[in-house]
Amino acid sequence: MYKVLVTDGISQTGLECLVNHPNYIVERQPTLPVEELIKIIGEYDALIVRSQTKVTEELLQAADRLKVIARAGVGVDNIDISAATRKGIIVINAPGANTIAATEHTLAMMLSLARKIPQAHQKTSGGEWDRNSFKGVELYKKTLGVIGMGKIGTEVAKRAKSFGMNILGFDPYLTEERAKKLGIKKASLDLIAAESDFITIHTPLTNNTRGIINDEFLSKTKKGVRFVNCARGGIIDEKALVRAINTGHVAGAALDVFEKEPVTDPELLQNPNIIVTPHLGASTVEAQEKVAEEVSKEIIEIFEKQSIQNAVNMPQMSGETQAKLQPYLLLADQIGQLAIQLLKKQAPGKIEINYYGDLVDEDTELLTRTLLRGILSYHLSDSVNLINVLHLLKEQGVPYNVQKNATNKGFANYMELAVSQGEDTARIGATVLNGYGARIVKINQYRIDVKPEKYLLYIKHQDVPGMIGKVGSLLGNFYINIGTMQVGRTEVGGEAIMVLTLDKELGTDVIRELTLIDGLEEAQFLEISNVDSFHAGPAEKQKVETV
Ligand SMILES: NC(=O)C1=CN([C@@H]2O[C@H](COP(=O)(O)OP(=O)(O)OC[C@H]3O[C@@H](n4cnc5c(N)ncnc54)[C@H](O)[C@@H]3O)[C@@H](O)[C@H]2O)C=CC1
Ligand SMILES: O=C(O)CCC(=O)C(=O)O
Repeated sequence: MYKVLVTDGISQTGLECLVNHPNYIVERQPTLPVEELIKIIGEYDALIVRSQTKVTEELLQAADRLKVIARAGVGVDNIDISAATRKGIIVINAPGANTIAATEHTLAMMLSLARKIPQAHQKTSGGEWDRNSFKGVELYKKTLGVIGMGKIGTEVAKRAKSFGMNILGFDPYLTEERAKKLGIKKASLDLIAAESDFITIHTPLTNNTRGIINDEFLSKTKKGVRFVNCARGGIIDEKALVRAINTGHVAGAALDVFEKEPVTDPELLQNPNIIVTPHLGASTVEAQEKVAEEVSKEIIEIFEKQSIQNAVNMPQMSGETQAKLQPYLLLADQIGQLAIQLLKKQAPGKIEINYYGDLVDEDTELLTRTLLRGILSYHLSDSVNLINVLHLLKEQGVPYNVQKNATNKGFANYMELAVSQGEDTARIGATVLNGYGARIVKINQYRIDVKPEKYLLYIKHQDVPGMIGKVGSLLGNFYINIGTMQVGRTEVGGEAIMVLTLDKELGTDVIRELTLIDGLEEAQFLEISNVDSFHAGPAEKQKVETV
């Protein structure tokens, strides 16, 4: 059974698939301060939060069982992603599930700002019939600058067009072609400042976007411009905004998000030209059900099928691509494990990965992580997973290099891994043969053809008659059955290798006897875990059995 902790008032309907699943115990708590959460987090395998719960490094240190943190929403700025990644915890979110809610809230805020609806409501409901103080402006024929043309920015732009607005969009990923298709103009920030009557923000809060609306930007805007921020507090410098409103240069602002939440700053809250909502962008029945349902389903996928779709700290790929890569992923894991054993179990000093043929066209990031995890798992066991493997390599100071090559090396697909420490290098080449499955086709400089199996014996010997017989009969004496045997050499009478698949483990006594055979230079027992099953999921699911 997996225990899931749900905080922050997540929709109960959206959680139904988790609650009704026999493998999950779902427990709800209100939003708790970190100190309270620390006391209980150690019991849980998954945590579902909205934006109020702060998932800090300190909290994660106490989260011994935690495999997944799910943000029922888009922004993950309340979660310490780096700390989660270092701990190998998957962070997922629900991108897109609250897009419509945030879009409609943005338009509601823009219209409310233009027509001073909150101010008029307050006065009217207080008993005053004031028809003079609330003359507004129309959106029709006005210019709207949209900063951040992602999911929400795009939907806002589409709807604002129906009001007859001219749209200027700024986003590093906005192409001329997409802008044309949307019927908007691709603009620079300066153009947005110079021409917009309304400016709405739809970017995440990053080092690049923090304070993007500051004194300097405001000084370039048209007099009477109005701002809407339903994205993240901090993108607009609140002090600069208040200054510009107080001088009359900026006509007003509609804010759903704040530098500090809950907002208490009277300069914002009591300003007659600023309207505010308490971070309500995603607060619709529909959006809350959708975000909760999306992350619940994703948690089940992760624990039951080891399939990760919306991880913030993992490469993204479609289910189709994941399925296509599955046989290579298994092989990548296996050759990673073999390479480190062939390097005489030393820690790697340098890693080189080369992809050829069909693999060149694939998104190989997951494949690379899998290979690297295969290598590191030998020493780090289940503390390494696909989430933290790059961080751990960096921490260990092990450089890795990935190359995609146009040539095909004689196979439709081929990957080659070289793991080095000082003068020693272990090199393994592998392919997936159409209809025949995975094959290891190269060990160091030798060509071979070995189907990866759990128990392998690698022998380096002189290429002289009788070696195969001697090795075979010695193993027979120890009642060890040989599954397959492959030999490889680079020249007649030189050095050669033998790779045998075995039905059971070899003890050190057998290895010792083998090395006494005349002409046999080296014998090494190798073991691969995950031969029959492969999981790309959390660490506990992929225990590596070390030799
Ligand atoms: N108020 C609320 O309750 C809600 C707020 N949000 C927030 O709205 C924001 C947008 O969400 P989505 O559209 O779903 O995200 P998204 O990821 O689809 O779009 C964000 C866009 O911002 C662009 N961007 C990043 N840096 C930029 C920069 N320096 N200048 C211009 N564009 C930049 C990106 O290229 C991307 O296209 C996020 O911050 C999200 O957390 C989302 C839902 C509800
Ligand atoms: O969960 C919420 O209400 C906040 C939504 C939000 O800000 C987001 O999804 O980024």
